[in-house]
Amino acid sequence: MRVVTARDYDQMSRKASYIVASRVILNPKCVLGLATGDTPKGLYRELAFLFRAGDVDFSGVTTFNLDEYVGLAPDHPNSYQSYMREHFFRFVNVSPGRRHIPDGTVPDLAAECRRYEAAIERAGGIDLQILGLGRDGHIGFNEPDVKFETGTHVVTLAESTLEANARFFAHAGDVPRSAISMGIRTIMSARRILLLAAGAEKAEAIRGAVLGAVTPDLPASVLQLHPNVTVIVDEAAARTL
Ligand SMILES: N[C@@H]1[C@@H](O)[C@H](O)[C@@H](COP(=O)(O)O)O[C@@H]1O
Repeated sequence: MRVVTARDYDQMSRKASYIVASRVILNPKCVLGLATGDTPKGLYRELAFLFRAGDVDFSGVTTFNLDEYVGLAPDHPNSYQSYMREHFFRFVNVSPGRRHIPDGTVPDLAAECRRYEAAIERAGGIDLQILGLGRDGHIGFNEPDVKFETGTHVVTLAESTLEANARFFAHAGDVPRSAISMGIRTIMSARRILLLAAGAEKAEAIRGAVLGAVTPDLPASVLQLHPNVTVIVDEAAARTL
């Protein structure tokens, strides 16, 4: 694991954007794994900036998002489809046919999980997976107690995640209680991983992820077993390292 410290959130976002942009420059047909939440918004903003400057071209890139809520239609304002449109896709030229996000509205969710795994495999696997970090150490929606060997699956969200994500919804009770998420096996199959964390409320989880024992109790700790992980943390999140 390489740990890079940034002064603050904006610098973390810029450093991350250079890493992602360099992958796309070196391999214009690369496959990116994308994350949602507040953390990667700055990264997407910086990538849009590099795109506008003509420094990076996403026309050949394929993307797979980590997760999606069960039951939210793609045009629901809180769906990760909407998030990706609002924060990234409307600013850059990723071809609509090459954007992938699990569909949490289909009746057969297990079949959707299998379809998603197969699509990642058909695309040749993920070159660079971007990850945020839950306060409880979750990655994607892989909550504590996850089985490391699972692929894309349906997850029940932890109470702490429901509380943390309530800020995005009009009413706390509106947060869907389940989601489709890439599993730890899917994430660990990516050739490179870029984990971002900013703010004091991530410091404990970052400490566990980087220095703690590898345990399903803190899902991000599994990243210690991956051969190519870069962690970018701002000073507040790096406080306990
Ligand atoms: N499924 C997402 C995760 O992918 C994200 O990393 C986490 C942290 O979010 P934030 O970046 O807003 O702190 O929230 C959600 O649970």
